[in-house]
Amino acid sequence: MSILVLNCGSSSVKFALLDLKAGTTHLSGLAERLGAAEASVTLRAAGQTSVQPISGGSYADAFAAIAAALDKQGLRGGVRAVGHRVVHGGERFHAPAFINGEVLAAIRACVPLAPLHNPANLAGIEAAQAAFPEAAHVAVFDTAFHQTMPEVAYRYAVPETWYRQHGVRRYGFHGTSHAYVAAEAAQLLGRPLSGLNLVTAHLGNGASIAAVQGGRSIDTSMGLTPLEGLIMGTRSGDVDPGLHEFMARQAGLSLTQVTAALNQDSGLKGLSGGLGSDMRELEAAAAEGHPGARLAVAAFVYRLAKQMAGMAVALGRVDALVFTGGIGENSAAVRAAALERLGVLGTRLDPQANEQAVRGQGGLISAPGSVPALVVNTNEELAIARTAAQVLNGEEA
Ligand SMILES: Nc1ncnc2c1ncn2[C@@H]1O[C@H](COP(=O)(O)OP(=O)(O)O)[C@@H](O)[C@H]1O
Ligand SMILES: CC(=O)OP(=O)(O)O
Ligand SMILES: [Mg+2]
Repeated sequence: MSILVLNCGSSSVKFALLDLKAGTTHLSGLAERLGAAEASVTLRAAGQTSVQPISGGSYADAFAAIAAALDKQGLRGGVRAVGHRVVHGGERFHAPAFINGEVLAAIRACVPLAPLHNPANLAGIEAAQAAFPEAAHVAVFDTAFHQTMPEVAYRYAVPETWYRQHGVRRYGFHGTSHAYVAAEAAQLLGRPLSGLNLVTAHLGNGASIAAVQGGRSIDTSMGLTPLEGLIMGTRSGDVDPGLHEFMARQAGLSLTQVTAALNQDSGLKGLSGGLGSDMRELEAAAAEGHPGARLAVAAFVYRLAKQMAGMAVALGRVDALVFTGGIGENSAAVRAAALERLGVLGTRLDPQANEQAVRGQGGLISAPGSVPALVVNTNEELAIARTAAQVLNGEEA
């Protein structure tokens, strides 16, 4: 049985067709620059990569291109289920769900909470339902894993009616990844997940950390929206809530413009003076002495380490630190600089192991006898496929 996994972003669709029994990925790829004239789809199958333009450039056009690629390889008929990454499920979803009219309406109701992500997820679901009408469609929520947070962690100190009437609370995101790497870390450590207190750091374009106790999230750095917490590629992470009105008055900006700047022109991009949001490029520029790039990388690491240490308060005892995502898996320099600041948790870097832990080859990066730090390669597609399969088989996911 094959499961198609879709991760629909605001201008891209990441997809993968997995065979869970065989443990193989038949096809994976990325449709990007959707909505623009130069929209294209990159397909990877059997070790080959090809890039094709997408005429039209809408979600429906992207799905037509994906379906055509599956047809070409005789794979379309085998698609039993489609697992959709849905970023915001609010308080309603503690678990994945079969997508029906009512679930779609509930996802739509969460649009104000994730205005960048949920509309794209909905557009993707509708286009995928049209392209794969025979398949079961399952929504897997970023927020679901964090629904186990205690009230002290998820409530904001704001008027109670904001929470009761408008759902203003911390939800957390990247739950599929945090849950997956926590389980993988337990395997690597050779200890049962049920007895472990982990701090997991998912560092991609969006970035968040979680405190995972016995496989359950008890705190995380993202909040009502995926803007809170760490410094990210283009997102500010934590700022003073007084900033919005201040900048609105100072620069004559609307609230929408302030929020857009915090989402799209801040983070690494903002701190580097607009140089860019890509950690790899910033590390290269920092090595050449670019002051903005140096500041961006240093501030990213500082905020990361400070918030990871804060998770020790949630956990009481930290058994291991876990790094994942594009930056966590690939930047030995970010990991080293973060761990240097995290001696307070009893961890010490093994510099050689850290240099060796590159993508596809994670593992322990801490010195023997210290609190373990690990690199674990996340695989959100595999985790979503497994979850969709469990839902399909009527198992508790
Ligand atoms: N070798 C590397 N060194 C440093 N950063 C890297 C490296 N490879 C990828 N990255 C960074 O990973 C980030 C993207 O992470 P990824 O998890 O792929 O993103 P997304 O959240 O879009 O899935 C970018 O900042 C990129 O620069
Ligand atoms: C929720 C979130 O931040 O997702 P991403 O990292 O894919 O932007
Ligand atoms: Mg990501």
